[in-house]
This record gives sequence, C-alpha cells and structure tokens, in this order.
Amino acid sequence: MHAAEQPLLTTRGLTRRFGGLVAVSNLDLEIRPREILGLIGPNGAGKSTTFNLISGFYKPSAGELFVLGEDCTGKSALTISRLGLVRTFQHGSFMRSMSVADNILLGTIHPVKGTAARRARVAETAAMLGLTPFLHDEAGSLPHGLQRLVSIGIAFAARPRLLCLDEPLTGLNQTEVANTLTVLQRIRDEFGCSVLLVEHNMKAVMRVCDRIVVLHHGQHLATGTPAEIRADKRVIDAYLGHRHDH
Ligand SMILES: Nc1ncnc2c1ncn2[C@@H]1O[C@H](COP(=O)(O)OP(=O)(O)OP(=O)(O)O)[C@@H](O)[C@H]1O
Repeated sequence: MHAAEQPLLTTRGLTRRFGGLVAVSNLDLEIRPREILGLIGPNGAGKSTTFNLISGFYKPSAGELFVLGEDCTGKSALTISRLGLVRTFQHGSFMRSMSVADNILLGTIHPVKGTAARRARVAETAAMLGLTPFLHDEAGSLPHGLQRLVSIGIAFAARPRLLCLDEPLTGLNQTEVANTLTVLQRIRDEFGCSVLLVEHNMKAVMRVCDRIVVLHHGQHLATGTPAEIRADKRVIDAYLGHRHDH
C-alpha cells in the first residue's frame, strides 16, 4: 500500500468495559488521510469513550489501536499525540485570562522549536481561524464561537495529521457553526489534516463530513457517506428518528 493511502488510524476489536458495562464493543474503525469523519450516535452510545480510547486517555480492555501503522495499543496520550493525533475537550480547553496569541502559543511548545518559528506558527494559525484581529484580546472575553476556535487553534497549532474534536459546535449559533465548519474544511483542504468530529448537530455533520460512523449501545451500527447514513433504516430507527439538533 502506498504510504499516502495508509489509514491514519485503525482500530480492531476495540473494547472498553467499565465494571459490567461494555461502553465500546469490538469496534473496527478506520480514519483515512484528508477526511472529515463524523462519529455519531445517541447519548451513551460510546462516542466519548471511543474518542478517549483512540487519543490514549483510556486504555482498551481488549482490541488494538494503530496510528500511522504503529501499534499504539495501551500507549500514553503523549506518545499518541507525538505521532500526530491531537484532541480537544468537550467544553473547550484554553486559558481564559491569557491572550489569544499566548493560548495558541501553548500549542506550539512541544512541536515547534525556537521563538521565531513559534511566533510564525501562531500568526499562521490565527489567520487560518480568522482570529488575527483578536490576537491580543483576553481569550475569555471573546464571544463563545471565537472561544471555541481558540481551543481548536491550540490543537491545530501542533499541525496534527488527525485533529479530534469533541462536540465543538455545542452552544454555537448558526453563523458560528457555519464559520467553524468552514475552518474544518480549510484544515482538511489546505493542510491535508483529517478531522474526527464527535457531534450531535446532525445538520452540520451531514454537511461537513466525508464519511460517518454510527455507534449504538457501544456497537458499530453503520459507516457511510452522509447520503448513505441518512437513508439507512437502522440509523433512522436508532438515532435519526429522534433528531438531536441541539
Ligand atoms: N468513566 C466511566 N465510568 C463508568 N461508566 C462510564 C464511564 N464513561 C462512560 N461510561 C458509560 O459508558 C457508556 C458510553 O458512554 P459515552 O460517554 O462514551 O457515550 P457518548 O456516546 O459519548 O454519550 P453522550 O452523547 O451523552 O456524550 C454510557 O453508558 C456511560 O454511562
């Protein structure tokens, strides 16, 4: 297989139990280069657990995880992030009292060497995200939608191969959602970065994702393009029939 075609991430039989509860069961997942992959499903389906497993925050009870072909089963979040998988957290992760520039700078500390190179990376990242006019503002003083972009900026400043976003659209208004989706498409198109999107906003997921994986009760229910998923009776019965457009 050509290196460019190698999946960025592969799981085989990935399983996580919490006591007697199987939160993720026997999951086979593949994330390809340059794709926006949506991970959806009803509350409690196992999305966050999957997200934590593939980013190394949880250890699997069984199964395997490969990042860029390297066996990362049971490896730490730091090891996995150094291979190019960077994540955000559900409620945003940034320093409210620091400037936007200093926040993005935090994301450059490990991956970028030297002050000048870091400053250049901050400027380029801010430009990508439309944050240049706000670089010197306190991050906590910005509107909600821009605060979310600061969180994404910190993660993207590392120029990951795979950016994993946990519900980045929750609480955003329509304009902010549209703006964030444009940013995700630019991250894919201009930087060749793949995006894993865990999100309940179905309209947005259907609009931006190349492929979608549906989980239900910790199990894989379906994988397909947005059109395939929308038409899948099992998905409609388990999830889309009870719309989750918040
Ligand atoms: N740390 C934990 N300890 C015990 N049970 C957990 C833990 N984390 C998740 N679970 C359980 O595992 C199942 C899957 O939860 P998970 O948070 O992965 O679902 P989700 O699809 O992300 O849900 P939501 O959309 O509500 O965020 C749920 O039954 C949940 O209660």
